[in-house]
Amino acid sequence: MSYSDYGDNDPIYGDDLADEDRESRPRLMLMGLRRSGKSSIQRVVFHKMSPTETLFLESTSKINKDNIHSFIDFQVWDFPGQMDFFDPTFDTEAIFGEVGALVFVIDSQDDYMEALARLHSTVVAAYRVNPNITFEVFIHKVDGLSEDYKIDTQRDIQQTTTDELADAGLENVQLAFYLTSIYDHSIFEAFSKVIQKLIPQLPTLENLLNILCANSGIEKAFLFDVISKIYIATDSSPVDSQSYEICSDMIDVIIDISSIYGRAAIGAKSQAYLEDQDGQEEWSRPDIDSRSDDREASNGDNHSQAVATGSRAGSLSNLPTQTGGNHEAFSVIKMGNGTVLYLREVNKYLALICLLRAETFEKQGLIDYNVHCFKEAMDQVFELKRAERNRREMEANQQQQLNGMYDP
Ligand SMILES: Nc1nc2c(ncn2[C@@H]2O[C@H](COP(=O)(O)OP(=O)(O)OP(=O)(O)O)[C@@H](O)[C@H]2O)c(=O)[nH]1
Repeated sequence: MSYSDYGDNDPIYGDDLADEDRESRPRLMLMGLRRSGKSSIQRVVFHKMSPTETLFLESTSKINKDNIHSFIDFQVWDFPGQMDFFDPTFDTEAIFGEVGALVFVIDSQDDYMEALARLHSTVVAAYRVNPNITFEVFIHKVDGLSEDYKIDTQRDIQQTTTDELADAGLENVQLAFYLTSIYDHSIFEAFSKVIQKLIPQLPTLENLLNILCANSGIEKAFLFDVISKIYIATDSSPVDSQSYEICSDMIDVIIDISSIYGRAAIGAKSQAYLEDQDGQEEWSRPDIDSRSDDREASNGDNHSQAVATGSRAGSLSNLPTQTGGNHEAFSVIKMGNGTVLYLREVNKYLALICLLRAETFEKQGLIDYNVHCFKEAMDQVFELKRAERNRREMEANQQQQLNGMYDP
């Protein structure tokens, strides 16, 4: 299942606005030397390919454009490794002119000197055309490296790149560096940070999450894009990878349960208890309480589709919207260490996942109410965006009419 399977019916912008969005959607480019792992990253993050399947990917021979229909619509362009910017047929103006983010992938298991030279020439060429691009460097395939070696490699790559750019008079170019691998959560976490920079409403979303956490005793809250497991915003307390990983795993658990038990399970309250014994995490008693109001309508096509296309194909998203759009799916997981994971669907793309103490969760009514207010505030943020678009459209139409007036 690809992102494109989300369909075009955008719950936030509405159909028209979603279409309009698509024309101006941000572009994200994946560049780097051959076999550095660009296509693998794109397939694993956006198409749910399992990492081992990427071993059989063929080399990319032309630019592969992937339209991602999600909370924000954007395009991912996967470039062939052998692309030559100095080739006269390579139109740098057209390619870099509208880019939001440029992700440069470096294979850390290989000798990376050639990759650094290519990174330098790419940044110089792209920055000259479009100084607003954000440059993101993925030091990739770190699964094969020891912890010490990872840190040393990152330091070396970072130092060499910034020194060379400074020598070229480009000391103001901002580059962010990430250690990534498709074999763990690091690639999703890195992509989350890249995508967040493309979301204009990010400060507002962060602020809303801060208010929610402060008023509900929540320790950490993530707003997840359900299918990609990219988090598009979090509150401003520091993100530790473990919190991200456990929240991201919760999405898998809920989707897998929904594939087994069908829509009733996902439209309803589900509870599971995670026992942590001898350092071993183990799922026990996944007790699905199927008391959803839309249970009657819940045994339809979606379930069979989810089962037919594999467990990963199920999503929180399209289920409740099919039954009146009440977006009420939620789930609670209590862990042996006294932490509670609380998931609530925000709309067909997004889910809010919070980490909190079991004592705090005793006031579940308060938390439910605050989350409800949070969802309403989110709707308002995007309603404002829609109003602003309408206003701009109306002004443009008026201007067009004025331009067409007869001037004697
Ligand atoms: N160990 C490890 N291998 C990876 C990782 N990511 C990708 N690979 C492997 O790297 C190889 C090349 O990956 P591709 O995605 O085809 O590389 P590419 O950059 O798209 O290559 P071109 O299309 O030739 O430009 C594949 O065998 C992948 O399985 C990773 O995180 N860790």
